[in-house]
Amino acid sequence: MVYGPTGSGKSHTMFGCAKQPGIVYRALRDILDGGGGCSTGGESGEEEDAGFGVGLFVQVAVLEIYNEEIYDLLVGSGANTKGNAPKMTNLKCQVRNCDSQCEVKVKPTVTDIAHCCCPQLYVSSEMTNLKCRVRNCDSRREGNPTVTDIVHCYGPQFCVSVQVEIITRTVTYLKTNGYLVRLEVMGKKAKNATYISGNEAGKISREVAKVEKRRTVKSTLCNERSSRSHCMIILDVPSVGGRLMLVDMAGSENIEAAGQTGFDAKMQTAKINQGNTALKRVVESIANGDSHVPFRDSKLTMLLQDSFEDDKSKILMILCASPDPKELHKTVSTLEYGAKAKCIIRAAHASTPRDKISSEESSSMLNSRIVAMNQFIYKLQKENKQREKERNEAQNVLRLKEEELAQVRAKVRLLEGQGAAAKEEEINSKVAEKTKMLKSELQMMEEKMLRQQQELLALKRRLQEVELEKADARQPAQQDVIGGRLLARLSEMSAGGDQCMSMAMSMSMDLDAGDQPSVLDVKVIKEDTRQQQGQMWNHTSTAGSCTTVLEQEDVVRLSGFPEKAVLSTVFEEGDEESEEKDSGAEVEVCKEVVEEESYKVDRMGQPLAEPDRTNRIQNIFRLCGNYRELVKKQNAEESPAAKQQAFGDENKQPGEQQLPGDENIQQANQVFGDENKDPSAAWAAIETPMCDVKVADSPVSSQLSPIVCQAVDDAELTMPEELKSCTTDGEANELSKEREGLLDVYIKWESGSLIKGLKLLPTACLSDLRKLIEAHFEEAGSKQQHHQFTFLLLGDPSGAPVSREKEATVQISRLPNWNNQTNSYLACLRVAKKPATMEQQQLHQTPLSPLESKLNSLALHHHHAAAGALSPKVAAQMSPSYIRELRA
Ligand SMILES: Nc1ncnc2c1ncn2[C@@H]1O[C@H](COP(=O)(O)OP(=O)(O)OP(=O)(O)O)[C@@H](O)[C@H]1O
Repeated sequence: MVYGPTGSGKSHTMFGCAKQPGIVYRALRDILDGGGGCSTGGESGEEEDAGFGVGLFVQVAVLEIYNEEIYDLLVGSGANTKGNAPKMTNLKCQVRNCDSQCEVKVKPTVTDIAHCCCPQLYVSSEMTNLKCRVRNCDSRREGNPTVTDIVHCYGPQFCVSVQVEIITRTVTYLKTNGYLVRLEVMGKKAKNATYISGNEAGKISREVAKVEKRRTVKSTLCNERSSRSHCMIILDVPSVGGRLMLVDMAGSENIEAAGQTGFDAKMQTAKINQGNTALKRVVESIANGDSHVPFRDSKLTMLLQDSFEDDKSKILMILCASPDPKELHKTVSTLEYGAKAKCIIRAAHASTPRDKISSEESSSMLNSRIVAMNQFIYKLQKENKQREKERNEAQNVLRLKEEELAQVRAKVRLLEGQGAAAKEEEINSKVAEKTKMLKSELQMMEEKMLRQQQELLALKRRLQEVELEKADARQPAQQDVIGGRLLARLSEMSAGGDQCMSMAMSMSMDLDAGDQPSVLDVKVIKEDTRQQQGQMWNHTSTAGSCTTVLEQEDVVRLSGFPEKAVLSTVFEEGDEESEEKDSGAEVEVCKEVVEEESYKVDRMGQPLAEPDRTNRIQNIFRLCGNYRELVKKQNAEESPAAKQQAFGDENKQPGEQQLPGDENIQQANQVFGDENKDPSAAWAAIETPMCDVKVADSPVSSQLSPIVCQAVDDAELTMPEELKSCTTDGEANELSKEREGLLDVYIKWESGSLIKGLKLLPTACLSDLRKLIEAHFEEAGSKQQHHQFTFLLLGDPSGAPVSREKEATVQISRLPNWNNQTNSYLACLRVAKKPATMEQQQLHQTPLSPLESKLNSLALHHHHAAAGALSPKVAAQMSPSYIRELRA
């Protein structure tokens, strides 16, 4: 038998080709003529038969096991067969798959064929375009199919025409060309199998070649002409009682690999594999010495049972393998199967009685078996040793690999450990460095906070001292103004928490500790107003630098701050110069940031721009301004003469206010004698050191200067003689009545100089007040055109200027109180524009004309003008005498 996967060459080995006859024909030749020649038989002519001699008489049967059914290929082949063929007996109905077998003895009728074959395939003349079902080819038959067409498309085993003609043709064909007959297995042989007999090898070979072509084949992906059945050629030599069974097995195949689709194809593959598997189990069972050998699992093994069981028989298994490397696994499987088959040791022929076997035969038989088994055992031991050796070598290699792997792992762990340690050290060093840096920053912050707290405590103590001093001075009004603001400032700082305090203090500390960390003392520099009239604000208090305008420096220590807190004022000359270049721009004031500008007027009447202060200096003013006010207040109290001289009469000529002795006071008189002069020069001139603290001048503090307040109070108490002379007793009474319920409004420049004190109705607004002030300016001098001003709403938190449009909507009651007096208000004016021409500047130099010299002549005219300019509500309630008094 030949065994192997599909396409490995089993059929080729068995039957060969024209040039290379297969085992079948070689066996026939060897048996019949002793090996004199070789031919495939079928295609050869008589010339080829010449090589075949005439020898033993043989009987040849050709069987096909297809779908686990045994068919006799000789029946209907046209060969000169003998035996029971051709018989339709046992023709199983293939249509209904029933067991009723047509009792067609010798000549089957059409009915028999129709019954046993496929009536539904009777397609009459409509067989046009029928696809070949036998060879699964695309060849189609058109028109009325012939029997050949039917056989071609449906195979000879099927009758496919329902028409009588076709059936007749089919029957005729079957009778002529033969038809397949299914055989049953009886015992260990096929029952009623036909055979061809003879002693001529060539003739028999040709018959076998014809029959071989009747095998069921099919084109698959693995083999173009794949056998779908097992083929058995049985040669019986009756003369010697021998038998040669040549088996061409169908190749085991994979359904998907073979591309088998459809139920029939899959069934074919399943049946093929079933026969191969059954044969394999039989071989294994025999090799294993099993008590039961499954011969009956397939028709193939049933027919081969004698060959396996008869100890006189010999089995030669030819393993076919494909040279294709892709089929290597199949080749290995085939070889394993062959190795298993080699282990088969057949027992003594059962049919031979043991008692009939002579002892010598038995002994030789046993010896041969022992030798065979010894050889087999030796071979197994040899293979076992070889495998054990290979296993030991593999184990050694494995052990070496494991050792290498362990070493590599150890190295990896070592590297990982070193890397981790190095990384940890690096992280620790970084953490330590960062911690150290943070600690140093924390320490600096704590020191800074401590300094700020000490500064705050010192300010509070200083405030208490100031309050006590003011209480002693019995001036509650001024005390309220100054102390209240300072107290409010400090309370605000305290209430604002650490954050606000820190912000406020940091503004000063930025200058002190930040910009001048090494300076511990306070340097107070008084401005030289005598020599630098035009730079009165250009006084500078710095620790590290001094400007040329410095006249003297007093270095004192701030009370309560033995080592800290330098409060300094820095005015930059460059800023001042640049500000002076900015002509004509209306200056806006933002009180929140204490951003203010003050216009100074020099002796030539030239308005000078206030230096633009940086924010931090302004913030210092916020902190220090009240100290400045305290100093001024104290100076005013200590120098009543100077105060009186300074504010005695604003309309007097500067030369009339001079007092001998004190140069500062003289300078102040010069300044306050002219209301257009900046009084801050006077503040600086008359101030005296307050305790051990002297703070630089501040325009903010000057706005609320207590000295100015006092001066106004004093001025209010004394009515000018000129006014008294202008009023009669009746008018005086009328005035006294009207003055009751009126509000006192004190008018002053933003720079600090007092202008006038007026009385207005509570319903009066800033526009009314403007008219009166403008009337006053007109009376003071028609050439004072530069007195364009805007009201500063100091009572408002913003302190912003009030536009002309809104003046009519702002009542004077919104103005801040004057010295905390309920019916007294302060109107602060800001110069709106500078004189544009030199002519106007010269006009400013002209001293003011005394009011009293023009009151009589202009009273009536101004009354009408002022009354007409006043708001109707105010004008209606004011008598002419009152208006005259206001003008005065
Ligand atoms: N030794 C060989 N020399 C030349 N051609 C060969 C040889 N063996 C096989 N063939 C060719 O290989 C093809 C398949 O061979 P074959 O049909 O005998 O395989 P198989 O094992 O019988 O397959 P299956 O089991 O499907 O029938 C055929 O065309 C055949 O001619």
